[in-house]
Amino acid sequence: MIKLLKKLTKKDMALAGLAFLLILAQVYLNLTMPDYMSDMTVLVQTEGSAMADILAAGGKMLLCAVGSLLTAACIAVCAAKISANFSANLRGQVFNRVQSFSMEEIGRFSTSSLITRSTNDITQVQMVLVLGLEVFLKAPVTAVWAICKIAGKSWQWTATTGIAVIILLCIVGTCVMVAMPKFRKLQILTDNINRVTRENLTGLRVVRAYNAEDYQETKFEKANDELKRTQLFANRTMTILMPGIMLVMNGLTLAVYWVGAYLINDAGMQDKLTLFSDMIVFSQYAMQVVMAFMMLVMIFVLVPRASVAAKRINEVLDTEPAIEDGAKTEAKAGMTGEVEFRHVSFKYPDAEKNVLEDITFTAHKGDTVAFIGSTGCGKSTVINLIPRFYDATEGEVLVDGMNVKEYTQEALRNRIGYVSQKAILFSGTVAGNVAYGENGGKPVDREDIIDAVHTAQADEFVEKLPDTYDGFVAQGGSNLSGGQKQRLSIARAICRHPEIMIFDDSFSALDYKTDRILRKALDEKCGDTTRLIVAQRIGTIRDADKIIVLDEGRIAGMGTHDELMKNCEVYRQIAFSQLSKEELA
Ligand SMILES: Nc1ncnc2c1ncn2[C@@H]1O[C@H](COP(=O)(O)OP(=O)(O)OP(=O)(O)O)[C@@H](O)[C@H]1O
Repeated sequence: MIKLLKKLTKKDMALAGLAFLLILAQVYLNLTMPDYMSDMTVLVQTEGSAMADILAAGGKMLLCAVGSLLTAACIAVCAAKISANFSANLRGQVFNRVQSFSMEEIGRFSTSSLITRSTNDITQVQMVLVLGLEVFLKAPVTAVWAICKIAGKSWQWTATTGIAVIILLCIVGTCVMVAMPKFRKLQILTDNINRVTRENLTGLRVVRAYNAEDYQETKFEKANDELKRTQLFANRTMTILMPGIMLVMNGLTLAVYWVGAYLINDAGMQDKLTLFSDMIVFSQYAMQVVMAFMMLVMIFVLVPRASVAAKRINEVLDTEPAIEDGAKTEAKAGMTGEVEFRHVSFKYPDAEKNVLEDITFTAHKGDTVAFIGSTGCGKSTVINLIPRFYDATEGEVLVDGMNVKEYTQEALRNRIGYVSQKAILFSGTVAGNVAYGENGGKPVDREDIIDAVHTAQADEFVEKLPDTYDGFVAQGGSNLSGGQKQRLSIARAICRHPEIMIFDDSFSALDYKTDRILRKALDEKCGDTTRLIVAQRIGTIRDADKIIVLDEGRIAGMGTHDELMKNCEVYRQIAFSQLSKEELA
């Protein structure tokens, strides 16, 4: 928590300083009120006192109360401003850090946990900050100031207040100790419910198609019930607090009057009035002391949960991305569009064995290199090493003659147009999606967008949309078909004018005719671009300059279609399973 608070900006620290001054003023005003009360008590009890004097004392007391109210409002404004700024900055930092994470860190934290950490956890810390700023500063000042004021009036009263404070601290300490582990668990369970809800919503169609509502409901109920039970336990423990505090406060008032009654009884006639007024003032001050501790207690209700939340936020902020940025932006002189794998092996984090073993190949400028093989043989993994979604465990991946690790990630990815296996679109317009991102070159214009959409064979449906290129795309492209989404994501890659294009099974949702026309258009428009294509269909890759056949993470064959038909059994099996002998002839 303290570590996070160090992230407060100078401006916020200055505001906190101002809030502290205002708190001093407020405490002064609060603690001055009992003095006027004492004056009034003495005046009322003294024969012959003037009404004007009583009214004057009452008026001053009223002014103090109004002043206290105004300073409290100003303090609340400062606290709200500081906490809102702080949480906005923190959210920004967490977002930026998550952006820099590689797939490894994202997998380690899990998406749902990262969402809870950047929203719910930050809100917990913000809540403590907004109250804590006031209370953490105000409570000790009030307590110390009030104790100084009452000290020396009567040791019996001081001892009574001291005992009340000790009882209060014992109650608070016990509650916090019992509830703390539950608060820790609460955050994990919030992650869990987030995950179940997310999974249910993203897989809603499958859930409905398989009549799995009951199964999902049971899963949700289990997560929900566990969260409820933990919350109930933690909150029940904390509910003991308030009655406990009220008991101590009221008990203290009674005790002060009780002790006062003995003191007044034993005093001489002359001292009785002074003692009586002291007793009233003392009970007010004692109340301020207990109130100060009570404010601290209220914070203690929030602190355990917030400190767990702060720890989780720090975990994200302290995690260094496994992928370190290189320094170079320029490739080797004269080289462009070349991709080379040198004896590359790869193991996923936490996996037991390598997914890729000794992969070596080169794709030259303008080449079409295709990867084929059974599902799970490592095709996507190979191409994910090029934009550095992961780093090779052994061997080297080179782009334009230089190890991908040497480039800045921005420079490396500027060279690449990547089309993922699952078409990802963002809410906005067609044009916005096609012109997505930056490529380090000149900004994309309307012509580029139209060109790319035409090449990707997406014009056929885009131009029929009511707003054509400004047509609306829903979140995740949910208002488009699978094939339309794929074509728009291909258009997005084309629009970048990259040196290297990577298609991760990106033609699978296209019909054979569109697939063929699209590849032809790519040949014409992007002839100079190196194309790496992962495909399941022989038809898609048959004309490739080089086909790499993968089998259980190893290269089982490499060559053109004809060469592989002659000398690669794995390829032949795939080919015969898809096409007839006549088609292959
Ligand atoms: N993030 C991951 N963590 C651990 N293992 C993974 C991860 N992603 C993939 N794998 C494993 O790596 C292997 C290769 O996966 P990959 O996605 O590269 O296969 P693929 O050939 O592209 O399959 P498909 O054709 O079905 O898309 C699989 O056995 C898979 O279980």
